[in-house]
Amino acid sequence: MIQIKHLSKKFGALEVLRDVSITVRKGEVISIIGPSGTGKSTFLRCINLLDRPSGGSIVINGVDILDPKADVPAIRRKMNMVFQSFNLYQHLSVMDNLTLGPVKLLQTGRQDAEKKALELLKLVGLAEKADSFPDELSGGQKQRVAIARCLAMEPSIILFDEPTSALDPTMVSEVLAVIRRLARDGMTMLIVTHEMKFARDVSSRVLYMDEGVIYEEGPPEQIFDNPQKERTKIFINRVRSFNYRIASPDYDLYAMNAEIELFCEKQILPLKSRQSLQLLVEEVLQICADTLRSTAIELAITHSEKTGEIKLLVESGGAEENILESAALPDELGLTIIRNLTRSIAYKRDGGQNRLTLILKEQ
Ligand SMILES: Nc1ncnc2c1ncn2[C@@H]1O[C@H](COP(=O)(O)OP(=O)(O)OP(=O)(O)O)[C@@H](O)[C@H]1O
Repeated sequence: MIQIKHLSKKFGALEVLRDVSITVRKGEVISIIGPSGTGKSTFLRCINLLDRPSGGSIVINGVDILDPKADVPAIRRKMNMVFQSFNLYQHLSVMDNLTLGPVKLLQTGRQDAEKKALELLKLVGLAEKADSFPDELSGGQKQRVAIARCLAMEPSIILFDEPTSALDPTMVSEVLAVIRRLARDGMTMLIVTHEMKFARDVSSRVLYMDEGVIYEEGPPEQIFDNPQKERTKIFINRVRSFNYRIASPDYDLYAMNAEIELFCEKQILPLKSRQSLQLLVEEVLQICADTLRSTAIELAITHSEKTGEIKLLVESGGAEENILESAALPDELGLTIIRNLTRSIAYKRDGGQNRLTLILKEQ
């Protein structure tokens, strides 16, 4: 369906895409993941010519779209894009946002366009909002309207550029649910996303982009559970774990909790697990207050998607000491809470570090 060969893109001296080659088949759902600034969005924008590639070729259904004679507006219609920032027309109602393209560009009759628009609004769960204006909708609703508007143009492929990045975390799942539904219906999609769990569930193939190339690609099981190449391994480990360094007893508890919260949201952990995890971290740090006067503490939280296990690793330097068995514990209550929250607690002295591993009880 799409054959991309040796695609490159420069912005002045900045070489964002170096040599990207890939074939996309009909019905494939491809997630594009990777560190920030590695050219994922630029890649999508080059495919639908919002950015003009500097080199290489893009052939869609046999048509070379970089040929100066190519009908760019027609190509774009077949490859509609959903943006992070929705890009709805603020002065038009939801219905008019959906019918504008089909009436003006596809020459669909207004009645037919409205009938189709209503069907699509039903599909994304927003039929009752047909007469509303974008600023009367939540972020999640706006993005679902944007998806319906994209579908109204009857694209053969949809390009999603971080469709949930601008959303309040509570609204992410309603948008992802709509994209999942499209995947089930066989829509061909390329999705740039930071939602790893979603990428894993919905994709038939995952591209890991780094430094302007497709560094590794494969089925989601390979990329997420068994990445083959070094940079992919580092990236996957980093998104899977939360790391936080605390250097003084006066650390910013609120900032730390906000980061833990963000990690939990990305991992889609249930509320109960989040609360238990935060309580566990707080209680452990309370007990560590003395240790923090003389040495820094590194926290690492990991969540295994396979087993659901949530692990907290507390690492500190200084003399050999299992802080949970220290004679100078501030109070027994904290320790009791920690024991109640965990399934196992293990201490190990390793490479001059004190390592305490706590595994949260299943909630
Ligand atoms: N129009 C532009 N002019 C100049 N530089 C640009 C332009 N668009 C993107 N870039 C640069 O190209 C690089 C890649 O940007 P891009 O948005 O494609 O990355 P990304 O992988 O999608 O990142 P993120 O995940 O943070 O969105 C960045 O360094 C960015 O600043």
